[in-house]
Amino acid sequence: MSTIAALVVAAGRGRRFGGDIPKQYQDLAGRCVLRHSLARLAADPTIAAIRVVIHPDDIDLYRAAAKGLPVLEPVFGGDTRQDSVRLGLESLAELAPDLVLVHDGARPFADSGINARVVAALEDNDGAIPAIAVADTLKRGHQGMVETTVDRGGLWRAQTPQGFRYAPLLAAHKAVIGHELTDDAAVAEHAGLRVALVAGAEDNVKITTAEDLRRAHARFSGAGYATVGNGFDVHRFAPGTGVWLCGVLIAHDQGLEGHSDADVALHALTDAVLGAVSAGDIGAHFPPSDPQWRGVSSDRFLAHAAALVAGLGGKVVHVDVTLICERPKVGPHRPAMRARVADILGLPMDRVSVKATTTEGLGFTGRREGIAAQATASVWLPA
Ligand SMILES: Nc1ccn([C@@H]2O[C@H](COP(=O)(O)OP(=O)(O)OP(=O)(O)O)[C@@H](O)[C@H]2O)c(=O)n1
Ligand SMILES: C[C@](O)(CO)[C@H](O)COP(=O)(O)O
Repeated sequence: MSTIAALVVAAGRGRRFGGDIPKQYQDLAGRCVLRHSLARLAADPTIAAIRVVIHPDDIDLYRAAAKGLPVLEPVFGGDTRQDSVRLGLESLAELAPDLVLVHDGARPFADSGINARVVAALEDNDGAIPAIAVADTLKRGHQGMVETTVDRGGLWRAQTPQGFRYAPLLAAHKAVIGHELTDDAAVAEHAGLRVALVAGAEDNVKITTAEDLRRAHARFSGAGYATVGNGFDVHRFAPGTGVWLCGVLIAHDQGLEGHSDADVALHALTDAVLGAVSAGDIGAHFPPSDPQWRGVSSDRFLAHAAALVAGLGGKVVHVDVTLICERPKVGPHRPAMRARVADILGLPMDRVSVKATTTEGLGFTGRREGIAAQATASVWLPA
């Protein structure tokens, strides 16, 4: 399976926008434009790494924008977008991803559907870009007067993220240093690479002017909507003296087997939160094959899922988890378990439900071979 890295360019000065803060750090419904862009990429489980190209003057603004999100250390850009992309691509050489999605940090509304369409088109092409067919009649003007009408047939408005096979795009960029190319498809064309067009989205706008930001704010003025996700997990018993459940260590005559701390309840809750925002599952974000997650506390997984929701401008409003096991008894530990989950999610405790049941001796739980957990998460998202 191809490794995919996202390269987000956010080193511009926003001259057409004006103002004292570059447009990618302007507030948009309580989070800056760049945070919206990064949070959407972070919620896409197919993206293995995210790197942002920033201006050195913006490092503090960037740290605030990226706080809590799973992104690599940033790199500094150049005088043009083209320079910034090339510098960003060069910084990914050690990671050497198979594919790279180059995305404008000033495009806060690209969704994982666009990413998926771009990546799918890379099966048979060197590059792929989201685009919208031109529907208006186009004019060439001069000094406020129409000079001529431009045939709009076959014309498209290019968007980002633009996807490419990493190595050919890096080589193409190195070959056009000094040119003034405004997107990466133009760079790829210079190298004779095949670039496919895939469906973009009208709302995948680039914040260029102050008016663009005003219109973007309007998207959040409407009511949001509720979503529900569900999760399920099982861990088998293993030799030990206790089990982690909902972030609480419960003394028991056995432990649970797992790559992390095997907290089956937090795993089910993590999947429920990820499911509520269609962000894949816990395995996609924390591959059990990755040694960095060996033995870690599973509260990190649930906190990561909650951070993705927050980055989308949403919030987890209620969770409910049911533990399915004969032993240990959950009841005595329920208050501590609810409090711990509430703490991880930043919720009042009355928004956290922890239940338990047996299977009357039936099945693997009845035979005390392991513990199962199922969970639901209710999430509010802005329209
Ligand atoms: N030297 C540059 C110029 C642009 N960009 C990024 O490329 C994206 C698209 O560029 P654009 O909308 O033109 O941003 P600015 O260059 O900041 O805008 P302007 O041309 O109005 O100054 C933005 O996310 C911008 O931050 C960049 O990383 N490095
Ligand atoms: C990359 C891009 O967003 C595709 O439409 C566009 O070319 C960026 O142009 P800008 O002048 O750097 O905003």
